[in-house]
Amino acid sequence: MSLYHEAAELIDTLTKHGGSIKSLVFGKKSVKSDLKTLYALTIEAAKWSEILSEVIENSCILTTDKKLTPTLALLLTHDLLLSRKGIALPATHGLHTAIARHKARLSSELTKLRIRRGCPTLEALRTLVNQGGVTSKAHPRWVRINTLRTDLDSQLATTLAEYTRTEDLAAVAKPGCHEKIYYIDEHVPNLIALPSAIDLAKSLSYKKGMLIMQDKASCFPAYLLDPAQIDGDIIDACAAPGNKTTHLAALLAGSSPVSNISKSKIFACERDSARSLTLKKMVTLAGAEQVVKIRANQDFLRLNPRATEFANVTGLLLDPSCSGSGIVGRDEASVTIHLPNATKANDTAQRGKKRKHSSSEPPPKVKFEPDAPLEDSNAEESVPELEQDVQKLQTRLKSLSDFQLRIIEHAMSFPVAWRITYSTCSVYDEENEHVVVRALMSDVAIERGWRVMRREEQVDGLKKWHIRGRPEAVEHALEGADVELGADEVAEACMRCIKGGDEGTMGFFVAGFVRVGNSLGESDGFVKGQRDQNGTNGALDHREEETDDEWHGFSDED
Ligand SMILES: C[S@@+](CC[C@H](N)C(=O)[O-])C[C@H]1O[C@@H](n2cnc3c(N)ncnc32)[C@H](O)[C@@H]1O
Repeated sequence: MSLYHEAAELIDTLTKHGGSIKSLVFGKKSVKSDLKTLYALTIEAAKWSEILSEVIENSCILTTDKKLTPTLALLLTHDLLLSRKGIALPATHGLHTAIARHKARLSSELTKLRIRRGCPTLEALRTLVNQGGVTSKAHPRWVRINTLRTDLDSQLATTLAEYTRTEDLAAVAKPGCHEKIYYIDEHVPNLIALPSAIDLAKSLSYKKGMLIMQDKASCFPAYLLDPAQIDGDIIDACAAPGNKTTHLAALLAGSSPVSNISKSKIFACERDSARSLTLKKMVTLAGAEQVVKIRANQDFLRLNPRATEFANVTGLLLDPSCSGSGIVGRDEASVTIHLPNATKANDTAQRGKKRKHSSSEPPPKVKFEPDAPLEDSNAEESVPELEQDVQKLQTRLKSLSDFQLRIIEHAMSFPVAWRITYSTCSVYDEENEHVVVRALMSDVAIERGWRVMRREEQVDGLKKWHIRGRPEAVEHALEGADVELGADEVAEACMRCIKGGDEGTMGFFVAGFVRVGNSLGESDGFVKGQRDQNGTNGALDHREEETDDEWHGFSDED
């Protein structure tokens, strides 16, 4: 398989499921290409993808040349126009000839685009690309309506009275959009999106805790736990600053006022003292203090699952510390990838032509210089550091994922718990599908009958969510394991959100676990291990003897 086919496979995985280019490249086992070259090509093509997609669409080569897929066209155009070394294939190779015969058209479209963007030289365009200044998409501002204090209709009639509803999420995600428009989310109830330039932080509703700024992806865990349905108390294990805690409280209250929900409690644990103060403030502002019992400075791993006060804990929300690689704006090698549309002759070129005749909008004053191929020095310079970087990253991910696994295992040991959600704002398989599989294979999961919450068992809005986990990542975690797990079913049960993708979310991962013998029904052998499913181990027996709140079984050194 050629370098371009291997890179195309990676890009197709990334556009479908998200993830990190670095971990996908270096985590791949059967790669023929040199890893550093494959990484450099993929990351550079991804960075240039918005520009190159426009160039490819405007040159219409995909409508005339059926040999090229959109992904191959992106990669080959990158090397043809931007790489000092050109196409890394013999001139007679089919892919080489397929792209090289369009060189004049592609170069001309790149020049036109560069001028449209006001860049006098390719170097100037390159600087713009490296600074991330070419994007045609902004991250929407997601606002959760806090139903403990207000409701959607009241907010639409007051705070958003001058706003118009749009059915098009892309309209609110346009950079620089100041239009007073809002979009009502189709997956999570009581969630709206506004253009990012609109800041409601000064509004009275925000100051009174009626509106909470919370990314759509970050609303998935509490919604997936479905607290009103699990009939019992809940633990939010890693709670500060409290977005998911207050969301849980709102969902628990449902449509009734908070004073009516006396039956269930939410224990919110936070290990860090400064963050515990933020949590307290947020819970009070959101009007959730009656239902949320804050455990400030509390390490969740030191809670005794057998303590009397947790005897009625049926659900746990786990949102532990992670690499944060999915957070928008964080410097991580997961760039948004744009693929050219094979059927669309982009209208940008047409708009560009019209602009020439428009008296109100003069063309940008640019100095014309002939296009020369750009040196892909950026990629090459970073290569010597890459291995070290990757090693450091892998050590960090190992330590984070071990900690995340311990959080899940501890949650699985609460005696009457039967539903758990696990989430991260990470793009890495190691913290996501791998942790889920390791948790499913753990002693405590097998002994107590935990399995994944399947897609069809999830709340309606999330059943509909189309970006699911990565089957390859599940298979990778299962290699050499002495259990049978349906990789596709586990992947289908997991959900991913793609950082900077069309859905306007941060990079995020969430999965649910349920326990056999609960209201969802009996076990069907998602895990068919060799181990005795009825046995208990010493650790669990020991835990049964403990009675006080403080449990000393694990400690968290991370
Ligand atoms: C990703 S943040 C949680 C965000 C929060 N769920 C929200 O939605 O606002 C992780 C939090 O867990 C806390 N944490 C980490 N390890 C913990 C532990 N062992 N016990 C309790 N809290 C922990 C961290 O201090 C941090 O505040």
